[in-house]
Amino acid sequence: MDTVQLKKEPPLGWIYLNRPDKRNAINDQLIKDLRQAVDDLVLDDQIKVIVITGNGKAFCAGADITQFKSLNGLTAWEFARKGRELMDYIENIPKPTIAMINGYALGGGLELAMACDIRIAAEESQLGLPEITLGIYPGFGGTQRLIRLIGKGKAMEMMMTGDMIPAKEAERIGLVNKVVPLVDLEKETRSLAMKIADKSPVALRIIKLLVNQGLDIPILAGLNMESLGWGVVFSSEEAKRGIDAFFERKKS
Ligand SMILES: CC(C)(COP(=O)(O)OP(=O)(O)OC[C@H]1O[C@@H](n2cnc3c(N)ncnc32)[C@H](O)[C@@H]1OP(=O)(O)O)[C@@H](O)C(=O)NCCC(=O)NCCSC(=O)CCO
Repeated sequence: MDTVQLKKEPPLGWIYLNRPDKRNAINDQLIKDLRQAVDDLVLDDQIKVIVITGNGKAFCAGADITQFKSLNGLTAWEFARKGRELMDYIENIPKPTIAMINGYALGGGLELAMACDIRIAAEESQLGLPEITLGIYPGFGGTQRLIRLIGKGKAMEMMMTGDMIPAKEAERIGLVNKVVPLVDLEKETRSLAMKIADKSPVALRIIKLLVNQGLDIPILAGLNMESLGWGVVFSSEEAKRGIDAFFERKKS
Protein backbone atom coordinates (compact mmCIF):
# COMPACT_ATOMS: atom_id res chain seq x y z
CA MET A 1 0.00 0.00 0.00
CA ASP A 2 2.21 2.83 -1.28
CA THR A 3 -0.33 5.63 -1.12
CA VAL A 4 -1.56 4.84 2.38
CA GLN A 5 0.26 3.90 5.60
CA LEU A 6 -1.31 1.90 8.38
CA LYS A 7 -0.26 1.95 12.04
CA LYS A 8 -1.85 -0.28 14.65
CA GLU A 9 -1.60 0.97 18.20
CA PRO A 10 -4.47 -0.92 19.88
CA PRO A 11 -7.08 0.18 20.68
CA LEU A 12 -6.37 2.82 18.00
CA GLY A 13 -5.75 2.31 14.30
CA TRP A 14 -4.10 5.11 12.34
CA ILE A 15 -4.35 5.61 8.59
CA TYR A 16 -2.00 8.12 6.92
CA LEU A 17 -2.72 9.24 3.36
CA ASN A 18 0.73 9.10 1.85
CA ARG A 19 1.22 11.19 -1.28
CA PRO A 20 2.62 14.24 0.53
CA ASP A 21 4.29 15.73 -2.57
CA LYS A 22 0.84 15.73 -4.25
CA ARG A 23 -0.92 16.95 -1.09
CA ASN A 24 -2.35 13.42 -0.72
CA ALA A 25 -4.53 13.81 -3.82
CA ILE A 26 -6.88 10.86 -4.32
CA ASN A 27 -6.08 8.75 -7.39
CA ASP A 28 -7.32 5.25 -8.31
CA GLN A 29 -4.51 3.62 -6.35
CA LEU A 30 -5.24 5.63 -3.20
CA ILE A 31 -8.92 4.68 -3.40
CA LYS A 32 -7.89 0.98 -3.47
CA ASP A 33 -5.27 1.33 -0.73
CA LEU A 34 -7.52 3.31 1.58
CA ARG A 35 -10.29 0.73 1.24
CA GLN A 36 -7.81 -2.04 2.05
CA ALA A 37 -6.46 -0.18 5.10
CA VAL A 38 -9.94 0.51 6.47
CA ASP A 39 -10.95 -3.13 5.90
CA ASP A 40 -7.89 -4.32 7.78
CA LEU A 41 -8.73 -2.15 10.81
CA VAL A 42 -12.43 -3.04 10.73
CA LEU A 43 -11.59 -6.76 10.84
CA ASP A 44 -9.08 -6.40 13.67
CA ASP A 45 -10.92 -6.94 16.98
CA GLN A 46 -8.22 -5.10 18.92
CA ILE A 47 -8.90 -1.85 17.06
CA LYS A 48 -11.76 0.17 18.55
CA VAL A 49 -11.34 3.61 16.93
CA ILE A 50 -9.88 4.58 13.54
CA VAL A 51 -8.09 7.87 12.88
CA ILE A 52 -7.50 9.10 9.31
CA THR A 53 -4.96 11.83 8.62
CA GLY A 54 -2.49 12.99 5.98
CA ASN A 55 1.29 12.91 5.74
CA GLY A 56 2.98 16.24 5.05
CA LYS A 57 1.38 19.68 4.68
CA ALA A 58 -2.14 18.57 3.79
CA PHE A 59 -4.88 16.30 5.04
CA CYS A 60 -5.93 15.82 1.42
CA ALA A 61 -6.28 18.20 -1.54
CA GLY A 62 -9.06 16.16 -3.14
CA ALA A 63 -9.30 14.04 -6.24
CA ASP A 64 -6.16 13.86 -8.36
CA ILE A 65 -6.74 16.52 -11.01
CA THR A 66 -4.00 15.09 -13.25
CA GLN A 67 -6.29 12.10 -13.85
CA PHE A 68 -9.08 14.42 -15.04
CA LYS A 69 -7.50 15.16 -18.44
CA SER A 70 -8.06 11.60 -19.61
CA LEU A 71 -11.64 11.24 -18.33
CA ASN A 72 -14.66 11.09 -20.63
CA GLY A 73 -18.32 11.06 -19.58
CA LEU A 74 -18.37 7.38 -18.74
CA THR A 75 -14.99 7.18 -16.99
CA ALA A 76 -15.74 10.35 -15.00
CA TRP A 77 -18.96 8.75 -13.81
CA GLU A 78 -17.05 5.60 -12.84
CA PHE A 79 -14.32 7.57 -10.98
CA ALA A 80 -16.97 9.51 -9.05
CA ARG A 81 -18.83 6.28 -8.24
CA LYS A 82 -15.66 4.64 -6.90
CA GLY A 83 -14.75 7.67 -4.79
CA ARG A 84 -18.25 8.10 -3.45
CA GLU A 85 -18.65 4.42 -2.64
CA LEU A 86 -15.44 4.56 -0.62
CA MET A 87 -16.81 7.52 1.38
CA ASP A 88 -20.16 5.73 1.89
CA TYR A 89 -18.27 2.65 3.07
CA ILE A 90 -16.16 4.64 5.54
CA GLU A 91 -19.22 6.46 6.88
CA ASN A 92 -20.96 3.17 7.60
CA ILE A 93 -18.22 1.00 9.06
CA PRO A 94 -19.15 -0.32 12.51
CA LYS A 95 -16.29 1.46 14.32
CA PRO A 96 -15.94 5.15 15.22
CA THR A 97 -13.78 7.23 12.89
CA ILE A 98 -11.98 10.54 13.44
CA ALA A 99 -10.56 12.73 10.68
CA MET A 100 -7.44 14.44 12.04
CA ILE A 101 -7.16 17.42 9.69
CA ASN A 102 -3.53 18.52 9.64
CA GLY A 103 -3.69 21.07 6.80
CA TYR A 104 -5.68 21.53 3.59
CA ALA A 105 -8.89 19.49 3.40
CA LEU A 106 -10.22 20.32 -0.03
CA GLY A 107 -12.67 18.75 -2.47
CA GLY A 108 -12.53 14.99 -2.08
CA GLY A 109 -10.32 15.55 0.98
CA LEU A 110 -13.09 17.40 2.77
CA GLU A 111 -15.55 14.80 1.48
CA LEU A 112 -13.41 12.12 3.13
CA ALA A 113 -13.31 14.10 6.39
CA MET A 114 -17.10 14.51 6.24
CA ALA A 115 -17.52 10.74 5.88
CA CYS A 116 -15.79 10.34 9.26
CA ASP A 117 -17.82 10.57 12.48
CA ILE A 118 -15.79 13.38 14.08
CA ARG A 119 -13.37 15.99 12.71
CA ILE A 120 -10.53 17.64 14.65
CA ALA A 121 -8.54 20.28 12.79
CA ALA A 122 -5.27 22.10 13.29
CA GLU A 123 -5.70 25.90 13.57
CA GLU A 124 -3.68 26.36 10.40
CA SER A 125 -5.99 24.15 8.29
CA GLN A 126 -8.09 25.42 5.41
CA LEU A 127 -11.23 23.62 4.32
CA GLY A 128 -13.27 23.93 1.16
CA LEU A 129 -14.98 22.44 -1.85
CA PRO A 130 -13.17 24.24 -4.71
CA GLU A 131 -14.51 21.96 -7.47
CA ILE A 132 -16.57 24.85 -8.94
CA THR A 133 -13.30 26.63 -9.79
CA LEU A 134 -12.54 23.69 -12.08
CA GLY A 135 -15.98 23.98 -13.69
CA ILE A 136 -17.25 20.87 -11.89
CA TYR A 137 -18.87 20.17 -8.52
CA PRO A 138 -18.18 17.80 -5.59
CA GLY A 139 -18.54 14.19 -6.68
CA PHE A 140 -17.55 12.10 -3.64
CA GLY A 141 -20.72 12.78 -1.63
CA GLY A 142 -19.99 16.40 -0.72
CA THR A 143 -23.21 17.94 -2.03
CA GLN A 144 -25.23 15.67 0.24
CA ARG A 145 -23.04 15.46 3.35
CA LEU A 146 -22.28 19.19 3.56
CA ILE A 147 -25.96 20.22 3.70
CA ARG A 148 -26.55 17.69 6.46
CA LEU A 149 -23.62 19.01 8.49
CA ILE A 150 -23.92 22.78 8.12
CA GLY A 151 -27.32 23.47 6.53
CA LYS A 152 -28.33 24.63 3.07
CA GLY A 153 -27.30 28.30 3.06
CA LYS A 154 -23.67 27.91 4.13
CA ALA A 155 -23.31 24.74 2.05
CA MET A 156 -24.53 26.58 -1.05
CA GLU A 157 -22.05 29.41 -0.38
CA MET A 158 -19.10 27.04 0.03
CA MET A 159 -19.95 25.03 -3.09
CA MET A 160 -20.92 28.00 -5.27
CA THR A 161 -17.87 30.14 -4.44
CA GLY A 162 -15.32 27.36 -3.97
CA ASP A 163 -13.77 29.53 -1.24
CA MET A 164 -11.64 27.93 1.45
CA ILE A 165 -12.51 28.67 5.05
CA PRO A 166 -10.11 28.64 8.01
CA ALA A 167 -10.49 25.93 10.65
CA LYS A 168 -11.92 28.34 13.24
CA GLU A 169 -14.74 29.33 10.88
CA ALA A 170 -15.30 25.65 10.08
CA GLU A 171 -15.69 25.02 13.82
CA ARG A 172 -18.12 27.93 14.16
CA ILE A 173 -20.44 26.57 11.45
CA GLY A 174 -20.25 22.99 12.72
CA LEU A 175 -18.07 21.56 9.98
CA VAL A 176 -15.37 20.51 12.46
CA ASN A 177 -15.86 19.49 16.08
CA LYS A 178 -12.72 21.02 17.53
CA VAL A 179 -9.75 23.18 16.51
CA VAL A 180 -6.37 22.95 18.22
CA PRO A 181 -2.84 24.22 17.50
CA LEU A 182 -0.99 21.93 15.09
CA VAL A 183 1.50 20.96 17.82
CA ASP A 184 -1.36 19.60 19.94
CA LEU A 185 -3.30 17.94 17.14
CA GLU A 186 -2.08 14.38 17.64
CA LYS A 187 -2.27 14.57 21.45
CA GLU A 188 -5.83 15.94 21.40
CA THR A 189 -6.94 13.42 18.79
CA ARG A 190 -5.42 10.57 20.75
CA SER A 191 -7.10 11.71 23.93
CA LEU A 192 -10.53 11.91 22.25
CA ALA A 193 -10.01 8.58 20.48
CA MET A 194 -9.00 6.86 23.74
CA LYS A 195 -12.05 8.25 25.52
CA ILE A 196 -14.29 6.76 22.81
CA ALA A 197 -12.30 3.50 22.63
CA ASP A 198 -13.10 2.94 26.31
CA LYS A 199 -16.85 2.90 25.62
CA SER A 200 -19.05 -0.07 24.71
CA PRO A 201 -18.40 -1.12 21.08
CA VAL A 202 -21.97 -2.43 20.82
CA ALA A 203 -23.47 0.89 21.95
CA LEU A 204 -21.09 2.85 19.68
CA ARG A 205 -22.00 0.68 16.73
CA ILE A 206 -25.73 1.17 17.28
CA ILE A 207 -25.30 4.96 17.80
CA LYS A 208 -23.55 5.14 14.39
CA LEU A 209 -26.31 3.19 12.71
CA LEU A 210 -29.09 5.22 14.32
CA VAL A 211 -27.52 8.59 13.56
CA ASN A 212 -26.49 7.78 9.98
CA GLN A 213 -29.79 6.12 9.06
CA GLY A 214 -31.82 8.51 11.21
CA LEU A 215 -31.02 11.47 8.99
CA ASP A 216 -32.72 9.83 6.02
CA ILE A 217 -35.81 8.10 7.41
CA PRO A 218 -39.08 9.29 8.99
CA ILE A 219 -38.61 10.16 12.66
CA LEU A 220 -41.01 7.45 13.83
CA ALA A 221 -38.99 4.78 12.03
CA GLY A 222 -35.81 6.17 13.63
CA LEU A 223 -37.39 6.22 17.09
CA ASN A 224 -38.58 2.64 16.66
CA MET A 225 -35.07 1.59 15.62
CA GLU A 226 -33.73 3.31 18.74
CA SER A 227 -36.12 1.32 20.98
CA LEU A 228 -35.35 -1.94 19.20
CA GLY A 229 -31.62 -1.29 19.57
CA TRP A 230 -32.08 -1.21 23.34
CA GLY A 231 -32.90 -4.90 23.15
CA VAL A 232 -29.51 -5.49 21.63
CA VAL A 233 -27.47 -3.11 23.80
CA PHE A 234 -29.01 -4.43 27.03
CA SER A 235 -27.94 -7.97 26.22
CA SER A 236 -24.30 -6.88 25.87
CA GLU A 237 -21.63 -7.63 28.48
CA GLU A 238 -20.66 -3.94 28.54
CA ALA A 239 -24.16 -2.90 29.59
CA LYS A 240 -24.20 -5.51 32.38
CA ARG A 241 -20.79 -4.31 33.59
CA GLY A 242 -21.67 -0.61 33.30
CA ILE A 243 -24.92 -0.94 35.24
CA ASP A 244 -23.33 -3.19 37.93
CA ALA A 245 -20.52 -0.64 38.30
CA PHE A 246 -23.07 2.09 39.01
CA PHE A 247 -24.47 0.12 41.95
CA GLU A 248 -20.99 -0.83 43.18
CA ARG A 249 -20.08 2.89 43.29
CA LYS A 250 -23.24 3.61 45.30
CA LYS A 251 -22.31 0.93 47.86
CA SER A 252 -18.79 2.28 48.47
C1 LIG B 1 -3.90 22.16 -1.99
C2 LIG B 1 -3.25 23.43 -2.50
C3 LIG B 1 -3.95 24.67 -1.96
C4 LIG B 1 -1.80 23.29 -1.96
O1 LIG B 1 -1.01 24.33 -2.23
P1 LIG B 1 0.57 24.26 -1.88
O2 LIG B 1 0.80 23.68 -0.54
O3 LIG B 1 1.05 25.63 -2.15
O4 LIG B 1 1.20 23.19 -2.89
P2 LIG B 1 1.18 23.12 -4.47
O5 LIG B 1 2.50 23.52 -4.98
O6 LIG B 1 0.00 23.80 -5.03
O7 LIG B 1 0.97 21.55 -4.68
C5 LIG B 1 1.99 20.64 -4.45
C6 LIG B 1 1.90 19.57 -5.49
O8 LIG B 1 0.68 18.87 -5.29
C7 LIG B 1 -0.09 18.87 -6.48
N1 LIG B 1 -1.52 18.85 -6.15
C8 LIG B 1 -2.15 19.56 -5.23
N2 LIG B 1 -3.46 19.27 -5.24
C9 LIG B 1 -3.64 18.35 -6.20
C10 LIG B 1 -4.78 17.66 -6.69
N3 LIG B 1 -6.01 17.82 -6.18
N4 LIG B 1 -4.59 16.79 -7.71
C11 LIG B 1 -3.38 16.58 -8.22
N5 LIG B 1 -2.25 17.20 -7.80
C12 LIG B 1 -2.41 18.07 -6.80
C13 LIG B 1 0.35 20.16 -7.20
O9 LIG B 1 0.02 20.10 -8.55
C14 LIG B 1 1.83 20.12 -6.91
O10 LIG B 1 2.42 19.17 -7.77
P3 LIG B 1 3.84 19.48 -8.52
O11 LIG B 1 4.08 18.27 -9.34
O12 LIG B 1 4.82 19.66 -7.39
O13 LIG B 1 3.62 20.74 -9.30
C15 LIG B 1 -3.24 23.53 -4.04
O14 LIG B 1 -2.37 22.56 -4.56
C16 LIG B 1 -4.60 23.30 -4.63
O15 LIG B 1 -5.39 24.21 -4.71
N6 LIG B 1 -4.88 22.06 -5.08
C17 LIG B 1 -6.12 21.71 -5.78
C18 LIG B 1 -7.29 21.58 -4.83
C19 LIG B 1 -8.56 21.23 -5.57
O16 LIG B 1 -8.96 21.89 -6.52
N7 LIG B 1 -9.23 20.16 -5.14
C20 LIG B 1 -10.45 19.67 -5.75
C21 LIG B 1 -10.13 18.55 -6.68
S1 LIG B 1 -11.57 17.95 -7.56
C22 LIG B 1 -12.27 16.86 -6.43
O17 LIG B 1 -11.81 16.69 -5.34
C23 LIG B 1 -13.45 16.08 -6.94
C24 LIG B 1 -14.14 15.30 -5.89
O18 LIG B 1 -15.25 15.98 -5.40
